[in-house]
Amino acid sequence: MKILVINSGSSSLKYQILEMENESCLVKGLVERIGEQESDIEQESEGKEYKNITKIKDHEEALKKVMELIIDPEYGCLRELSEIDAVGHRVVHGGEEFFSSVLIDEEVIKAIEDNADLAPLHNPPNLMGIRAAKKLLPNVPQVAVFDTAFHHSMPEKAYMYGLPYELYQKHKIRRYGFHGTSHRYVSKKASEILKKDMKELKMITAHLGNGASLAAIDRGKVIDTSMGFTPLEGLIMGTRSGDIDPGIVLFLTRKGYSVDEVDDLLNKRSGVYGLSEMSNDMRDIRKGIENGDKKAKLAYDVYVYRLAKYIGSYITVLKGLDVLVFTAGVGENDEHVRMDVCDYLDFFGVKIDKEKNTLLNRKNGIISASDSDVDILIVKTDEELMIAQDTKRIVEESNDK
Ligand SMILES: Nc1ncnc2c1ncn2[C@@H]1O[C@H](COP(=O)(O)OP(=O)(O)O)[C@@H](O)[C@H]1O
Ligand SMILES: CC(=O)OP(=O)(O)O
Ligand SMILES: [Mg+2]
Repeated sequence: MKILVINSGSSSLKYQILEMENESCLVKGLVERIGEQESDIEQESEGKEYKNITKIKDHEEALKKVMELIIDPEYGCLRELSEIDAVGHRVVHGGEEFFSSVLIDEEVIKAIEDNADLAPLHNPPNLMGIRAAKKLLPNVPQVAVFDTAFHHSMPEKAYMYGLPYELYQKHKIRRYGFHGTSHRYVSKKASEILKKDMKELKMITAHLGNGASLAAIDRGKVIDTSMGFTPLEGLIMGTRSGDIDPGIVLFLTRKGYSVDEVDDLLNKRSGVYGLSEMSNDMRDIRKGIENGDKKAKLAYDVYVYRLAKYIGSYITVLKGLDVLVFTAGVGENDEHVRMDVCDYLDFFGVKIDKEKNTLLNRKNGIISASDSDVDILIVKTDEELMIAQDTKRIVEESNDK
């Protein structure tokens, strides 16, 4: 079975085709800056690389271009589009409706539309991707895989905010959590690497990409996560502030900032980028620190401190910890972040092996010291594979009915 996986962001479309016989990736690509004068297209398939800059007006045009590239005789991986058996879509916000991945029909599309209010940056482009794919591959089954679904097991006491109850009833204001597909994938993979049953483990997974979140997973079920009603809460991220005093928002609006300005400030101009006044990218921050840049050092210190503080609080709610997993861009590649976070956690018996931490950088593996009470792992996330696995399962189940 060949599955096309689509992850459409506000101005980008990432895609992969996976051959599910051996779960190999046949093609992988990215269209960026959709809607601007010049859009970038990149595709890689078995060593053949395609790169181009051209104007792509919307997601439908982007997907059309992708379909052409997939069957391109020189750069593609398929002879005909009819070889695609199913399409899996990343959908960021599933609201309270979706506990797991589903086959997309009109009702599901309507529910995703209804949740667009809750994730205005993410759900509309996800819908555009779904609509474009339905139009271009009308007879192919499509599956939605939600970022929020894995967090559905959270208890009320973790997902309710200290706000008037009627806001939950009226506007569904509560913690939802995101990156669930990644937390689900790496927690499963970690238990496989450890050869331990997930049902016996208290685990914290740290997805540290450009967006970043933690999940506290008690015997396979999420009991808390750091992103909330939106993907803005929690950790310090590349450009997002994470937790702040909500009073700051009030203060700024009273000072004359518009709602859109505050939105832009907190989502795009804060976090590591805002503090360092330099970059959202940890590689640049590292260079800055090495060159003696004080703001780069400050951004790094605030990032690591917040992360350590959250892990400490999750050890409390889990009432212990067996496994700590680092994943995504920073988690997989930045040995300093892993070292410095674990340094704060010594009291809890979290002891990293410095050499393994360096040696296993960018690889899957166990990096804790032999006398550590907690297994510390690097696990490379693969949201696309998880989406493809769900899609395969759901399409096969629906065929059996
Ligand atoms: N070699 C590296 N060392 C340190 N940080 C890295 C490295 N490579 C990537 N990163 C970090 O990972 C981030 C991207 O993470 P990723 O998980 O790909 O993000 P997203 O999926 O949210 O776009 C970059 O912004 C950068 O901070
Ligand atoms: C939900 C979310 O924050 O996703 P990303 O990290 O891809 O922006
Ligand atoms: Mg990501």
